[in-house]
Amino acid sequence: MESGLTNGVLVPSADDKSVVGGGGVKDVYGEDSATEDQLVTPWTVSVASGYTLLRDPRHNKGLSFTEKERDAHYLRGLLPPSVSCQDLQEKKLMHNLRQYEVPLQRYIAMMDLQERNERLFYKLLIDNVEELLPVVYTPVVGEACQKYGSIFRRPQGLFISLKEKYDHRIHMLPLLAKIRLRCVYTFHFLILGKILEVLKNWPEKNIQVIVVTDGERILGLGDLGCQGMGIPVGKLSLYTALGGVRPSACLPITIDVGTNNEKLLNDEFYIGLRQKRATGQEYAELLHEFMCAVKQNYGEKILIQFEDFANHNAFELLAKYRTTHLVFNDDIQGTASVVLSGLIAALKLVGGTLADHSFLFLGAGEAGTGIAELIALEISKKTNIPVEETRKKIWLVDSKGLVVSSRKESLQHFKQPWAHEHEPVKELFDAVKAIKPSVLIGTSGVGKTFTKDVVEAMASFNEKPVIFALSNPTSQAECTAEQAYTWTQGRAIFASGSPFDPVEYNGKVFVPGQANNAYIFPGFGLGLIMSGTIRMHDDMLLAASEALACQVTEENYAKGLIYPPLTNIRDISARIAAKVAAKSYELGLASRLPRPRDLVKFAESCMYSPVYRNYL
Ligand SMILES: NC(=O)C1=CN([C@@H]2O[C@H](COP(=O)(O)OP(=O)(O)OC[C@H]3O[C@@H](n4cnc5c(N)ncnc54)[C@H](OP(=O)(O)O)[C@@H]3O)[C@@H](O)[C@H]2O)C=CC1
Ligand SMILES: CC(=O)C(=O)O
Ligand SMILES: [Mg+2]
Repeated sequence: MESGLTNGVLVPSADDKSVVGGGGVKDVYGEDSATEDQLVTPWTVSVASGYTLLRDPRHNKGLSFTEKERDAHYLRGLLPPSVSCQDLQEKKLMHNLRQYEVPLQRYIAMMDLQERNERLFYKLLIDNVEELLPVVYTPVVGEACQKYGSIFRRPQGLFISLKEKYDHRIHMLPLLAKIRLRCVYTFHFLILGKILEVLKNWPEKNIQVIVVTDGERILGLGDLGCQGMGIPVGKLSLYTALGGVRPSACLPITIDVGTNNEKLLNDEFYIGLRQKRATGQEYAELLHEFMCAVKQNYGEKILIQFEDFANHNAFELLAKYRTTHLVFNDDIQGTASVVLSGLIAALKLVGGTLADHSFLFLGAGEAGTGIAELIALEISKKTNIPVEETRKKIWLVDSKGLVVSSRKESLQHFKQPWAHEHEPVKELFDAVKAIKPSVLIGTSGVGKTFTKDVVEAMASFNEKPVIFALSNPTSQAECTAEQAYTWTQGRAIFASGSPFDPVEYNGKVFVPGQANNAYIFPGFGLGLIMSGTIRMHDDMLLAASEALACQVTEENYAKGLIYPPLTNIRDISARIAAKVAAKSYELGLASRLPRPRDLVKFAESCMYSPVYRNYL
């Protein structure tokens, strides 16, 4: 029962007072549309009514359809007589969620809700962010990805596999013979595959942000192949809940090039291609076809966020596409920005400037070298010392030991700037004793690697050692909050990638911060989108770090917190968005003109509100 113009079209009422929490620039769908370039003409709108309406998650309100709406939209008898408000629905669902003892059951219940009633899903997530973030995001999303095949119900994003790749064995030869072309790999040939068609199969057209993974490095859990889809889905739900980007503008994508995970290849419930990962030219061609098709379909300003690619592809993809596309690697750049922010804030507690500190990382991959580079850049900007010099106070340990100059020849390119003069050191503990860092950062993906010896050594030469255990999910954290506080007698400034509960030590309660890129990417992305930014610049990451660090209050510091509470995340995101957009305008990279005068207010006005609309 689809309705057209004459049959129960859902149009939100003009005097809809229910819109709260920013938002309010509405289009005919009842969506916040301030970030859209063009509004859809009203007469093209056709929305379901009756039974189909109840199955349409974007518009379904369940028992909250009023008597009048039930009459107007053919819902009589399809619902029980009771009418409840959205707040009561939220109360009931939170009560139900809390009954589940198994975290994965909560995840499944949340995904079911998202597929049933999108606005209610986001209302729950926004109003209960501290309780529900660990469910839809790390740590539970990690387990969900591991079991994604078993719990798979309905697709929540696009799957693009090698099957959709342009196959030049089939297409290219006759074509080449016909037009006698020698040049094979041109842009035009590569976009003749099916990826563009696949993108067109997605029901939403006005996409503003894509989060894409190839599933090879899912959190610290390794290669989960096609089942990595939980990550783009989770990240995009945060784009909406934390950053206010409307859900219809978000597109999760998983690129399936196979998996090297034997367990999954032998799992009868595995949902991806059953083959080893494609690499080299085959991989590069698929990715190139994807990148070209995305730009062709959505235009220059589509934001593409790379997520959880393995480092041997991640750095190359970012370098290759940063000049032609609006790309952002969350693991390299978003993580760098959130950690730099935590360090800037931590200076209030530990004293000195960033340049006065020395840094040691366990893990020299995307997160480790990404953070290291942004710290070096920030110190360089603040001191006018060249970045080649500022890098010298930053040291990294990888699986083979301290990154030092004698290893330079065999190091991957992203580690080479960090290969300082030093004798080889194999173990982290020995590296800590040799370098005596004031800041220790874990980005190894390996749990329990900050042992008692390591943490005690940090406490022996620092009054307030800064210790970040960033690896996700919780099982991979380098140490727990309790260990960090106990082994340093309550002196550590601690933050972790996945959340830990507050810890009581010697009668004092310590609240660990969550150093997770979720603080940055939603506001960062909103800033890019609302300003119509066409290319990313590292100065925008620095602007985001400072915007976040500014939000930490004296009250937060008193509890040992170096990040503001997540309960205020939408306000925080609006401020991050404003600073990122301001930097973009300053650098001449913003295309939305004229520049709005008050960027914070503008950011707030762009934010999606999950409150129900009246359809009368
Ligand atoms: N909190 C947050 O916001 C974020 C957290 N992360 C987390 O960080 C972790 C790493 O991610 P990412 O940097 O992308 O991964 P990478 O695979 O790029 O890097 C991992 C690094 O850790 C090193 N390593 C692995 N095992 C050991 C070991 N036993 N001892 C010392 N070093 C080791 C690797 O060494 P080698 O190079 O020799 O193989 C590599 O340098 C993940 O758990 C991820 O979830 C990532 C992004 C954001
Ligand atoms: C948080 C994140 O992006 C990661 O662990 O990969
Ligand atoms: Mg990630």
